[in-house]
Order: sequence, then C-alpha cells, then structure tokens
Amino acid sequence: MSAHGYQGRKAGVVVAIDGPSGSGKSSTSRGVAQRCGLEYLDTGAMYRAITHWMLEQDVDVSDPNAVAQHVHRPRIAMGRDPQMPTVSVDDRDVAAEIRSEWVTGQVSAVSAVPEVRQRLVADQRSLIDAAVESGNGIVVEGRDITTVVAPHADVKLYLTASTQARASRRSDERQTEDVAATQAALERRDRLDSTRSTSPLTQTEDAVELDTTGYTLAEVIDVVADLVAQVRQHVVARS
Ligand SMILES: Nc1ncnc2c1ncn2[C@@H]1O[C@H](COP(=O)(O)OP(=O)(O)O)[C@@H](O)[C@H]1O
Ligand SMILES: Nc1ccn([C@H]2C[C@H](O)[C@@H](COP(=O)(O)OP(=O)(O)O)O2)c(=O)n1
Repeated sequence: MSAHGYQGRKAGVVVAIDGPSGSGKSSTSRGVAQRCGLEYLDTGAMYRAITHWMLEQDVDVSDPNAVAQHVHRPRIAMGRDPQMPTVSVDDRDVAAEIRSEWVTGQVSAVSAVPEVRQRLVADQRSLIDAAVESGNGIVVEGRDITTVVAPHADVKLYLTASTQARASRRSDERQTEDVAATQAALERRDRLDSTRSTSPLTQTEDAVELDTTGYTLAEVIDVVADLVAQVRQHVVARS
C-alpha cells in the first residue's frame, strides 16, 4: 500500500489541505484532527526544518546544487499529536527557530529544489501510510498535498482567504503593527510558491474550496469536521 492509493487498507482516513500562507491551514487542521481523533502533519514545518538545518550548516541556499548535495543529512522527526505537534532535527527541538524571519525568508528557495521535495514527499507518504495502517488516519496540510503527496485522499480541501485577511491574521499572530510589510512578505512567498516549476501550489478541480474570509476559526473547523465525519462513514463502510 502507498500514499497514492489506499486499496486494502484499514479504516483510517486521509484529509489533505492546501492553501496559501495565513489561509488557516494549520489551525484548522489541528482543530479538525483533535475533534476527529486523527493525527496531524504540518508539512510546511518539514520544509522549514530542512531550511533551518541548511542555514545553520552555512549551505548556500541560493545554489540548488549545494542544497541537493546535503538533502539527506538532517534527521527530521515530526510529532503528530494535534494537541502538541513537535518538530526536531537530529534530536533537537527546533519548533521555535523554524518560525524565524531568517527561515521564512529562505524557505521558498529551498522548497523549490526537486531533491528536497523528493526526500520530504517520501517521508510524508511513509507517515501517512503508517497513520492509515495503524490508527484513525491523519490530517496533512501544505502546498502540494492534494496534488502530489496524497492525490487520492478521502477529503481534499483548498483553503483561501483574501490577502488582506491573511496579512491581518499573521500580524495579529506575530504582534506586529506593520500589516503592509507583513502583506508584502506574504505576497512574495505566495508568488514564489505558486510559480516554482516543481509541485507549485495549485488548486485542483476535485478539491473543495473554502474561502475563510469573514468566518471564524471555530466556524471553519465545524464545517471541515462535519465533512470529515460524513466521508469517514463511507470509508468505514467500504473497508
Ligand atoms: N477563519 C479564521 N478566522 C480568523 N483567524 C484565523 C482563521 N483561521 C486561522 N486564523 C488565524 O490566522 C493565523 C494564521 O493561521 P494558520 O492556521 O497558521 O494559517 P496557515 O497554516 O494557512 O499559514 C493564526 O493565528 C490563526 O489562529
Ligand atoms: N507541502 C508544502 C508545504 C510547505 N512548502 C513550503 C512553501 C512555504 O512557503 C513554506 C513554509 O510553509 P508553512 O506552511 O510553514 O508556511 P506558513 O504557515 O504559510 O507561513 O514551505 C512547500 O513547498 N510544500
């Protein structure tokens, strides 16, 4: 069995969520996973973790060949409990450091390197397969989950929100007054993540689009958790 198709599996569901920065992927995914008793995987944290490791090792991240050469060196471990997700590299907790401006400014360049994506997509598929085999399933969020990592997921969602709403949420979260600068940084990353040649952020026709502008987080979690509960009944029935 693989993350491409789930024939012959147990009853675990796979929920795939993509969308741009600040659309609510992480908070919605965690809330839904908690509500539905599923694991939670933040794939953006994996791209951030590998970027952080490269920067700390003084790898020139503007050189795709240099990045590709080191791609298999860091050991990345993802804790998938939605109440307390963790990320560590070579047994060191890096959860706080991977959110720094330093990493945020470079993560799109590192994520565009095909070897980085090959490695992390393989890691992600193994984690998904394990969650489907041995548990209730998993909510996975990122930029290429509905398109590349798990195109046959049971639930596929594309979260959006207006650029202004996303920038304002990020500013509130980071307690920065400068919403304009936050919005400019977010638009730059949107552009890089949507125009790269390998697995760009794209919305597929079979993903349900949810525009979260004007809805509270609690409302969005309710809608998605209801959808997951409905789909789950079918998954249980056919397994
Ligand atoms: N529907 C919503 N309404 C208001 N704020 C939200 C909503 N969804 C998420 N947020 C807040 O916006 C911020 C960014 O959300 P996050 O889940 O990190 O987005 P993403 O993972 O897509 O970048 C967080 O502080 C979160 O609590
Ligand atoms: N599946 C994924 C997840 C993230 N990425 C890249 C692109 C994003 O700008 C970075 C960081 O992702 P993350 O989800 O942490 O970003 P934000 O929460 O939106 O700030 O990683 C990716 O290329 N593919």
